[in-house]
Amino acid sequence: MKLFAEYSRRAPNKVFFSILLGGLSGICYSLLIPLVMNVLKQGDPRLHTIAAAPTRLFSLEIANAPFALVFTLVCVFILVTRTLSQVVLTRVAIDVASSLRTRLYDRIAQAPLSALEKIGHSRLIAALTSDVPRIVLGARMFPDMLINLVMLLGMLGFLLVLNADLFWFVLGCIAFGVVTYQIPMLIGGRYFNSARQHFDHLQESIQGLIHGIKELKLDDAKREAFFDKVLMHCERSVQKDEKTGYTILRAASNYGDLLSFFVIGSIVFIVVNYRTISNEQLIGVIMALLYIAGPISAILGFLPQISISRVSIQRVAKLFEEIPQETISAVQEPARDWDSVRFEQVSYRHGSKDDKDDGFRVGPLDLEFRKGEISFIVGGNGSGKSTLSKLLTLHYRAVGGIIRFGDHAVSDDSIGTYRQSISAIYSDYHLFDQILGADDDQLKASVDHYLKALHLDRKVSYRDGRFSTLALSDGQRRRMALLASIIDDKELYLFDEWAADQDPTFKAVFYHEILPALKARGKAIVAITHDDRYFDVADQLIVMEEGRVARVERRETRAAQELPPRAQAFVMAG
Ligand SMILES: Nc1ncnc2c1ncn2[C@@H]1O[C@H](COP(=O)(O)OP(=O)(O)OP(=O)(O)O)[C@@H](O)[C@H]1O
Repeated sequence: MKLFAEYSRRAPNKVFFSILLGGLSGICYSLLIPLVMNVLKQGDPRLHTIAAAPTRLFSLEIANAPFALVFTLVCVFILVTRTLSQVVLTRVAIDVASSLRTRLYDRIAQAPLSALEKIGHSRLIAALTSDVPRIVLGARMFPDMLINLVMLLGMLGFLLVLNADLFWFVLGCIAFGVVTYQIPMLIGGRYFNSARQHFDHLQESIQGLIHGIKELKLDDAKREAFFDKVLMHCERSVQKDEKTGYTILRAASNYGDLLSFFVIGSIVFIVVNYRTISNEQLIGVIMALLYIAGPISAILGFLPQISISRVSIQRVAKLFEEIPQETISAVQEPARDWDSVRFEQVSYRHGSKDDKDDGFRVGPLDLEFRKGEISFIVGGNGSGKSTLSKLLTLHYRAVGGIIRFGDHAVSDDSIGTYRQSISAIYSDYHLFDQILGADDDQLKASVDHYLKALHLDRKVSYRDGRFSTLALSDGQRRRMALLASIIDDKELYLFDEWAADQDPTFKAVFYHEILPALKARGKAIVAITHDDRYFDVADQLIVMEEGRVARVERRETRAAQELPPRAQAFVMAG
């Protein structure tokens, strides 16, 4: 129903049109049997006349031509209205699916990074690829549901005209059927809910299989343990719950299918003993009930899908609730010039915004990152370097203290603006196959220049606004990320262990040419590194230990003129 409301909100005219056509189609459907019954009425003198004088159309003899014409027109009308109703609502369903996905994209794009890290990729992907199609599948059934409901009502009306006693009896049976049908539906729905929860874990395991295939291939015992205890465990849980859920729903659905026959049986064998019913009425009622069997079974057949859709709707709604929107103002302050980023008593806690929580705490930190300087952040694993880098790049919001860009404290009104002045290559960076957000005429020339400078020009070219390939070695991919970052030409650069997988030659290029070149261009450069051979390149060395700054070593800022000649290749403006 929620989704139907969404449909109505999005395209009220189309939904109304679809309902109208569906309703008309249902009315016509329910008229077909009375129409045929009327033609075949026993003792109708017209039958003799018709039999005596059939109308000829080409070489075909047609009995009761006016009725045949009406019958044909009604059939054509049903065909047209039903198709139109389905097509219109299916199109709206596709639009709603797209808008639902788009809302999720927006939510993801606007969510704080910490919330996304907590939710995990698997749930987000499962919602987008599995829940949204299920929701739409359920919603697409609305026109057919409507048509069948109207048919059911029409036929019940026909029954009322034929025999009021039988009408009430049939109505009671249908009410009983619908109520008893709900019990297995509820139980089945629980199993689908459980299967859907297991599906999130399955999705995680599938990612483990795909990303961990190299490790698994090297060790049979590990692979078997992973398959048995993780992947197949999830697979079996999904399978078990889905099988039970479908078994219950199919049984319920078949019970629904046979409901009409139970009613027919009860009328023919039992009710006739208590009520006076003419033969003609009995045949009419049986025909109507046989005809009703279709809509009833169709409606009951739709219910399992609608139940599955409901589970998916709940999952997506829960996800929407869990993805908070960043508390940043829609209208951001204009950018102001800054010459350094200062941390004043900045602290952050993983796990929760709540200070009582036991998550890993970073800070309080007092630091300064100046333009035209290279800062290295060093420290042991888990000392909080990456957390500090995400505070600096304004992805994590500090729970205490102030971050200033120049004299201006970062706030909800300015965080978006300052983010625009940052370029970062994190250790889990993503490489896009194109330079996004930069399509000036000079772009191709710049990309070609840096491809050459980064020794990538033999592997990759930039054509039609895309890189020719991303099938590169780890080190080459990082160089591609660096290329995109340099082209971005931002004011603050953050590199999280960028040089870790570069060969010794290119490590030297990075520390002795690229970083000094960026420095010469007046950028504030911050690099997380373990390469102690190159610590002398830094103007300040920040040593982290257990979430705190153990010490800061400053050295005299090196002048840009000391740049080695080859570094000039990286001084070219982006
Ligand atoms: N998303 C997260 N949720 C909860 N805790 C986290 C999260 N990210 C990091 N942590 C915790 O914060 C601590 C510091 O992690 P961080 O990644 O900042 O360290 P690091 O110094 O960059 O380590 P490494 O050198 O191994 O990359 C770790 O103990 C880790 O368990």
